[in-house]
Amino acid sequence: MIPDFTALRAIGWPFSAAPTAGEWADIMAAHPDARPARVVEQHRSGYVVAEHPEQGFSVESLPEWQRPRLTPEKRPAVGDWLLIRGEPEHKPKAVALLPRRSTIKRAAAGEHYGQQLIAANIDTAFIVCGLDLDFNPRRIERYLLMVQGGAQPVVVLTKADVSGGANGDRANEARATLAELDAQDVPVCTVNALDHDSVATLHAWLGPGMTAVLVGSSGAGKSTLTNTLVGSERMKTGAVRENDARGRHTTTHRALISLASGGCLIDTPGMRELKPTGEEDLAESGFTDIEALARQCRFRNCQHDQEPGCALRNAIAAGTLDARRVGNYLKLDSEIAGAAERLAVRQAQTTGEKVRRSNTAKRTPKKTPKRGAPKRR
Ligand SMILES: Nc1nc2c(ncn2[C@@H]2O[C@H](COP(=O)(O)OP(=O)(O)OP(=O)(O)O)[C@@H](O)[C@H]2O)c(=O)[nH]1
Ligand SMILES: [Zn+2]
Repeated sequence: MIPDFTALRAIGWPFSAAPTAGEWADIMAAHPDARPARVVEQHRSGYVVAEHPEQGFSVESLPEWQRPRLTPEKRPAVGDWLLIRGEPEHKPKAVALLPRRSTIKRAAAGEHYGQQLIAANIDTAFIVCGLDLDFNPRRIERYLLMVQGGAQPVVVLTKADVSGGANGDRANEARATLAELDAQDVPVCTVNALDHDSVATLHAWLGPGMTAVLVGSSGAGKSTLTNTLVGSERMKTGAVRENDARGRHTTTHRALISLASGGCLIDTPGMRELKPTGEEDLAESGFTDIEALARQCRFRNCQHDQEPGCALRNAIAAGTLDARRVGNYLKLDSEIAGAAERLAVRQAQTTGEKVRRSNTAKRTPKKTPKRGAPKRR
């Protein structure tokens, strides 16, 4: 069966045909009778994949994905590309997982440290924030940190219509607050999420073969944006959902939504609460300037608190650095450090466990001869 690359492209296939070189090409060549399909749902029992928009069928997982000890990152997630063999009607078999081009991860909730891969192969992460009273640059900084891992962040400020238009006072104020992002080439778009023409600026990141996610707090306008981009009432927004006992969306929907512009959106529930995993790098998330400045503090281990010669506090005093931004930087830094510590403990435990397991395996086959009574001399 020859893959239909035009159909695949509508669900985010990143090439115009089959790749001719690279890892994906090699893996595809190793499985000439298999074809690509994208994971659109992940369940305890297995995966639902698609080969074109509006489709979804179950596949048989590779046995290794079902091992309980497998770290979550090694298991497919929504957005992953699999190679499958067999007809959709007859539950095809997955034969390979294609390497990820990008990931969005978070720390899993719960007592023990764990990571959760919430989406793979995302080209763009739209960080959505309303220009109403809910506008919060600190939250944008946090989301920027969380979408590291290969996706291009784009800040989308909604409700420009309520705040006096894209050039209204609040919009200008917001842009000034986010000036650092501009300096670091993070695009900032101001839109009315209810208006088709207004959201058309986002099409630049939603062309054929492109995949985007929307992140942002509740009420920011993610569903509204999705509806306007789709051009239909695909997802029920705010008012309607309140009557829904099961929360979130009133209709079950696949995580992947194809758009007329040729690209697609991925929406998974996990996207709504992002906690650092400990692997994030603040220098790569809108704090590059602060990180550079912090290296100029007199003490290498400066806590930027009471120490003399603190470059950050000096800059705040001189009015060249926003104290609230620095506060958020320090808060996120300590959150990452906390998570990193837990991650290190976990890694040490797993390594220890592996060593113990392999030692046990080495010992068991050789039947150790019973020791006789100690020789008496
Ligand atoms: N006037 C105006 N209203 C907007 C805009 N964007 C969102 N809204 C309204 O804000 C409310 C919340 O928007 P939603 O799209 O439901 O927000 P959400 O981000 O999907 O929220 P959750 O699903 O809870 O995460 C709705 O009543 C929208 O109509 C906008 O650009 N302009
Ligand atoms: Zn300092």
